[in-house]
Amino acid sequence: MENRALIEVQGLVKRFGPKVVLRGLNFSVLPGEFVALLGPNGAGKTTFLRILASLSSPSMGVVRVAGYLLPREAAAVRRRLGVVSHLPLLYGDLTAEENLRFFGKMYGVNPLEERIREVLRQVGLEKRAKDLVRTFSRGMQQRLAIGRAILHDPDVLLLDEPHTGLDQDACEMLDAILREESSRGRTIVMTSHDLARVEDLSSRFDVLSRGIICASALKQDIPQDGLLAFYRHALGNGQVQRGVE
Ligand SMILES: Nc1ncnc2c1ncn2[C@@H]1O[C@H](COP(=O)(O)OP(=O)(O)OP(=O)(O)O)[C@@H](O)[C@H]1O
Repeated sequence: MENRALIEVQGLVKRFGPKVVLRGLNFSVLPGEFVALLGPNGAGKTTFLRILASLSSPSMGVVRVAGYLLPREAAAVRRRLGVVSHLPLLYGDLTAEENLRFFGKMYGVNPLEERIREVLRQVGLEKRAKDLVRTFSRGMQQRLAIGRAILHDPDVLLLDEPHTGLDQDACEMLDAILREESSRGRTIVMTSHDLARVEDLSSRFDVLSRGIICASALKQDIPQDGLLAFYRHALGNGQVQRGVE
């Protein structure tokens, strides 16, 4: 039971009208893995993550998160997931702690005030707890978005290009939080365009191309600084995503 996959996807197809974006994709994540989901622009990474997050429905295939079937058991899945996109999606006119309180009540977090303090400390915002979120820098907002995503202690954290639009310092702070979450055993799936960054952070690298996961490797199976070569080989046609190289 313990080593059962937290995410299991078989034969996932996603169509938008006549356009087929995912073509029978298979994917499985074990508890504690930190998977970097790579792929060229438009490959379908966001589409795939949205399906895992129960924000979009599969056209075909089996998708299970934490043992629950999507889309049928979406409410149960949402309780076991934390989701962060490149947009923080916070309330600017609420303070940091008010934002967390709002989401914590929605998820029935208990004891809530203690957990809010703990999370604010973890994301380095305890001194800004009572400040309005609209006064925060982009990096601080993104850290609070991660705080919101982990508030209810989810089994799985899904992140869609969380570093987008952040400066170097903000990226490094975000990485420190992700590293800590991962070392605590949180299962993480993150899309990224930044190979150098995920090479350091992740324990596994999956490449989505032509509608399927066309390559997957554990960190220990990739030589040091070898991720770009693995990625290019996975794409197999010299196609390399924007921002890489
Ligand atoms: N709601 C939609 N309706 C129609 N087409 C869509 C919709 N959402 C996504 N697509 C198409 O699906 C394809 C995959 O898009 P998606 O955003 O998932 O790719 P991505 O790998 O996340 O790209 P990027 O790396 O640029 O963010 C694109 O061709 C996109 O135009």
